[in-house]
Amino acid sequence: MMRVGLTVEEAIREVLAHVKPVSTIEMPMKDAFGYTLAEDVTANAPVPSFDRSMMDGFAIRTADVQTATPETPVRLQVRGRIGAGQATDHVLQPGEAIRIMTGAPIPRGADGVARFEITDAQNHPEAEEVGILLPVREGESISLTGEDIAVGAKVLKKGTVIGAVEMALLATVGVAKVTVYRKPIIGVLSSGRELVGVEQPLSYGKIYNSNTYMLSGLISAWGGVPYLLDQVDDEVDDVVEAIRNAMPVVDALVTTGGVSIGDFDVMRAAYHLSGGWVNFWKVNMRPGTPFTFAVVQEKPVLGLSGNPAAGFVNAMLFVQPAIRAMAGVAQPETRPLQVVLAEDPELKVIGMDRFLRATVRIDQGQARAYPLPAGQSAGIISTLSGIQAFIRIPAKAEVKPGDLVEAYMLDLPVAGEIVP
Ligand SMILES: Nc1nc2c(c(=O)[nH]1)N[C@H]1C(S)=C(S)[C@@H](COP(=O)(O)OP(=O)(O)OC[C@H]3O[C@@H](n4cnc5c(N)ncnc54)[C@H](O)[C@@H]3O)O[C@H]1N2
Ligand code: MOO
Ligand SMILES: [Mg+2]
Repeated sequence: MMRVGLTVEEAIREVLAHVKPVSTIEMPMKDAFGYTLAEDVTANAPVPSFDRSMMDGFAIRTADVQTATPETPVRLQVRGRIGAGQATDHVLQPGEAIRIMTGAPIPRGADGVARFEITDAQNHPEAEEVGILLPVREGESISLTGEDIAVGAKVLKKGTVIGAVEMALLATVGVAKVTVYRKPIIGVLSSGRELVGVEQPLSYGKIYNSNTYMLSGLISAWGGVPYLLDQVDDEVDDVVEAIRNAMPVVDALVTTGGVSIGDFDVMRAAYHLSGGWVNFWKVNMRPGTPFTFAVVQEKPVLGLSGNPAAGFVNAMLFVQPAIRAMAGVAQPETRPLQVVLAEDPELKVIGMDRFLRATVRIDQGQARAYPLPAGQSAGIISTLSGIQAFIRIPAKAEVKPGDLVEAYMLDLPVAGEIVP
């Protein structure tokens, strides 16, 4: 049975209840940026795997240098020199030092490093003797084995998105191959007789199809692979044919347009005629009220409003967590920040949650949101560029400047590939 008129939270929950992670693949770690780990990663060895010097200087026995002062340096015999990647068999005896560089393993017998600045031999690489000018604490300038990562420690959890830092961590523990979820393939189908491809000239009454490209970017940024279908007229047979052809290829389908109550709003009928069922229609929000969620051939179909900004907000709230859940992300929900509403948006009361375009900046240590005074209409696309967030003005509560509101930040990364 199709439900009508869900809250935003109910709608998100319903969508997430009908998506599941896609299959997993093994791939070289170097190619895994933007994928999600399908297994925990543990360290097979400690990091660092040896005690190492943190400074350029001399490995010493700290007991030898406790009395050192600049006036009465302690003199030590230099028994060799090691840089990072080198090692020595020499076991340090009382009265001895080894010239050592940052990253090199601490020789046996040494328990501290006197950095060059407290010695008189910095610029004398061949010196056979060094004067230590100050005492050194035990363990000084030494990074101990396992200090960063203990052997057996869980380095990364299943469900973590692999970003730059995660790639560095995987490399640090010597992981060359990872098991990840493949990126879900998300079909994009824009409908409407008015739509014209960007290569074509416009005739009167027609507009360029922009939603397809907006969604292509959003899907890539959110960890999916967009599969761009040819736009279709809002003829139910054409839409059904396009959906039927797409479903075997995609993990989920996003459509735009045709979800309101106009004579040519055929999406709900098309979902049915494609062998699916409509789970819900309409969410208590604006823009994006007529958002529709269906299941066709056991795959999720998200029907976005045709108005570009309405479709954008629908995508941000529903497509984003759906893709992340399909991509295996442990916490797929989009989490807004709390920011201070800086100015009164002066809204009519309509009994719906509003999502407003806003700039967000830090003023006097507070993140403050300034709703755009114009260009909030669902059909306006130009004001989607250059904003930092959509802020949410709840239907129920009266919100005034100074109150905290939710801000859905739009820091979209740019990444990915497009299915040709
Ligand atoms: N009598 C009522 N009319 C409308 C209502 C209502 O409650 N009662 N709701 C309005 C709201 S709110 C929205 S949002 C829209 C939703 O429309 P649809 O999702 O059915 O979308 P379409 O009718 O196909 O198109 C709406 C609008 O968007 C333009 N559009 C469509 N696709 C694209 C595209 N790919 N690229 C760029 N622009 C696109 C289309 O030309 C229309 O101008 O319904 C209201 N009506
Ligand atoms: O809600 Mo419509 O979603 O205003 O644009
Ligand atoms: Mg319509």
